[in-house]
Amino acid sequence: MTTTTVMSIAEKVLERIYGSSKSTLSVADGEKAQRHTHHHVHKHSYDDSEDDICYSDEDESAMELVQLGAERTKNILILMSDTGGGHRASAEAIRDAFKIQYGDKYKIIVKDVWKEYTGWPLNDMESSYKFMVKHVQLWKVAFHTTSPKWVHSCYLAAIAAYYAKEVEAGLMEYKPEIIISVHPLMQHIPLWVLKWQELQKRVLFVTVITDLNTCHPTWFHPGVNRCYCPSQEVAKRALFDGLDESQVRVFGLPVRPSFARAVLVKDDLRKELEMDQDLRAVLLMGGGEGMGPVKETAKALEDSLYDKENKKPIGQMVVICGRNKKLASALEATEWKIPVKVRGFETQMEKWMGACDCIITKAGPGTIAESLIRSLPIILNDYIPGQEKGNVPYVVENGAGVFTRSPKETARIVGEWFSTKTDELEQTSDNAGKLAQPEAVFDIVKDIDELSEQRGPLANVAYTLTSSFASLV
Ligand SMILES: CCCCCCCC/C=C\CCCCCCCC(=O)OC[C@H](CO[C@@H]1O[C@H](CO)[C@H](O)[C@H](O)[C@H]1O)OC(=O)CCCCCCC/C=C\CCCCCCCC
Ligand SMILES: O=c1ccn([C@@H]2O[C@H](COP(=O)(O)OP(=O)(O)O)[C@@H](O)[C@H]2O)c(=O)[nH]1
Repeated sequence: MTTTTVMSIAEKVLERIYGSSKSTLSVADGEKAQRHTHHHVHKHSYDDSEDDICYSDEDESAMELVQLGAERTKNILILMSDTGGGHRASAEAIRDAFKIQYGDKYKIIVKDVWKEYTGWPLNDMESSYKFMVKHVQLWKVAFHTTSPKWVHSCYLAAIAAYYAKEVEAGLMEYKPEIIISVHPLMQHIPLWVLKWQELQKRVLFVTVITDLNTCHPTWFHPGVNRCYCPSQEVAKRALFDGLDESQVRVFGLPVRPSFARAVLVKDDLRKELEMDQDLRAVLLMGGGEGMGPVKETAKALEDSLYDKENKKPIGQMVVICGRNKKLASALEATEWKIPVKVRGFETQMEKWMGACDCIITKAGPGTIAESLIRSLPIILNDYIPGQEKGNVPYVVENGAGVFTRSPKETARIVGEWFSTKTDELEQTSDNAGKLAQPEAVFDIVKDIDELSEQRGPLANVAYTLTSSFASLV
């Protein structure tokens, strides 16, 4: 891809937005489209410092607005997509932590702006993603071939050419003073829109990465105010990909406060969830979509947790199928020799995890982080190539669990943990607990609040100053 080609894509984007081809562009790569257009109805001059802003006449009236509205609730827009369950879980975690920490100071909106405002393929990423991860080689190729910056920049610039205006309208509806992206494909287009609207210095834009290790490079956008990395490994990648140390913070993966702050007693939970009070329990799941070898593993566990000699169970099983309804009905229709609970999409995961003694799951980062908070030994039985591959060594090398793709082997390990190897179960549980970062989500929201405070009340008038934005509403 040559600079000229990227330029023509970027020009097309500007044409879509401003309906003019007179824009003069200086483009080093797809990320760096500089806007030097005649479209400056409300022009403000800034120097390089974020805090030092030089005001024009128009800004004086804005300053009055600032004084009037200094205590106004600030809008936070969290951009997410239901590609898997992890992005929504992290978005909700951040929303809940803001509520707990700051009450009504912020109004938080969690949205898939792509879905609501754009067209194919952006409005249907869920099914495209589901299709690709089902045909796992396809995902692997898509993940790796789109990793180089020039490749994904071109794709995203091409998409922006069609949808930037729609994304702009989406952002405008919510007039955010702060935008938080918890999805790898939601940095570029909104940041371009902010840049063209000269709102980049007024609207705070942060990324919260929800992958623990081998994440896709689209997560790392140098134009963000902060990039919250869940681990040192991800932070290293961010720095390597051009982010500055001042942009990067490492607090951990944001997990819903109901996990972090709740005091849960196993016996009480088992009573509430109508589980057996005495038998050890294994939780079996496959992310928000119920992916991986769940059915085969459930059958194998039935055998390994049943003592044939004494004709009694040595353990019980909870299977959470997420949004996989087919899986749930197949398992519900099965007769089991051991106590089994089959559930669909559960909203109180912390309770089910709190009631169990170990977990079997694909290597989803959200499920892993939550399990660590509940000190659950983890058996990883699958991973999505690319972004989830690195989660396996993260768990295994830290002694928080094991990896095996074989349902029989999985069932054998659980059988031993529940009978002859209870010490190993306890040790693995201790190791898991040591990796837990329950406060991560609170550290993230505190940092965002501090950043927002540093900007002062001027950020409150971001959308009263920009005529082109305002004309969209
Ligand atoms: C031989 C050449 C072939 C070239 C093929 C390229 C085709 C491009 C098609 C698709 C793009 C694929 C994008 C890959 C990068 C995505 C970055 C990434 O890591 O995304 C992850 C998320 C899912 O989140 C993860 O979920 C996990 C659990 O399931 C886990 O929770 C993890 O923590 C999460 O990170 O993936 C997506 O959201 C993918 C959405 C797929 C969109 C498909 C769109 C339809 C096709 C065409 C549009 C192409 C535009 C995409 C722009 C690509 C830029 C990289
Ligand atoms: O019935 C369910 C199944 C899953 N989850 C949550 O969905 C997220 C799954 O995220 P993960 O990153 O593990 O995998 P993904 O679904 O994104 O593949 C975790 O927070 C789970 O607790 C949930 O709330 N209810």
